Amino acid sequence: MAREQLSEVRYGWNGFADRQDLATALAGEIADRLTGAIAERGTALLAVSGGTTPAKLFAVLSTTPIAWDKVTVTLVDERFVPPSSPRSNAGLVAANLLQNEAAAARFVPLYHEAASIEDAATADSEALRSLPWPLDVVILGMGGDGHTASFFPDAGNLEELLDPVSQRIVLPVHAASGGEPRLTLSMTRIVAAGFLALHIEGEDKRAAFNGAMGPGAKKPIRRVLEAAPRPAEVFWAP
Ligand SMILES: O=C1O[C@H](COP(=O)(O)O)[C@@H](O)[C@H](O)[C@H]1O
Repeated sequence: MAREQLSEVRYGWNGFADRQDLATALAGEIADRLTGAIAERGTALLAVSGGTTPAKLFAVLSTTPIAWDKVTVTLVDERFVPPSSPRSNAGLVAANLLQNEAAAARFVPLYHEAASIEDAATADSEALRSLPWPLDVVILGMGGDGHTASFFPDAGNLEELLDPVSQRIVLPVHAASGGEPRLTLSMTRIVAAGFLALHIEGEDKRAAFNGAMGPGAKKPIRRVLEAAPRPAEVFWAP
């Protein structure tokens, strides 16, 4: 076995018969974690992913009774597009999560108009420094190529993004496979979360996940799960 495959990857597998059941269960878990954090420290910090997968989860979560006025929501990652773009993760969150009961939450975006993605990442790191770290809950997604957050396998600065002792909060990403430039939370901030979940749907994603956990070059999702001090929970439905 190749040397790089020797480290352990620990995670829990939560499989559901359908996507609505998954959304209900994961929303319940998120609600319990956020409510626990509010009871402990008066506030809670949640980071969610974008893309195509989380809309159903967001809809359920938005109607879940939580002290939303004590919750800060931010993004795991963002495309460098304004919220009006159909590619915007902030737009997805505004339309699907920050509705109903969850409209009372405070949202901290990653996208701001800036001369460059590097400037935007620097401004974000400053703006996010005052949040009540660590994150209580992080919900990751995953692409078929094994990327999670905006940790794309072809990102020029992948090692910097995955640096386990990075002091950075938000980093810029240039990756041809990611389309437009990206902003992403650093891996250190993600894996320090009290509860780290990976939400994936479909047989193709299950196969991609199993492939990433198997032998061969380590995909970003595997590197993140290996770096997490607490085992992540994977939520999957066909
Ligand atoms: O580009 C992104 O992709 C991943 C996965 O998205 P999906 O459409 O396959 O669900 C997502 O987790 C990430 O936040 C997003 O920026």
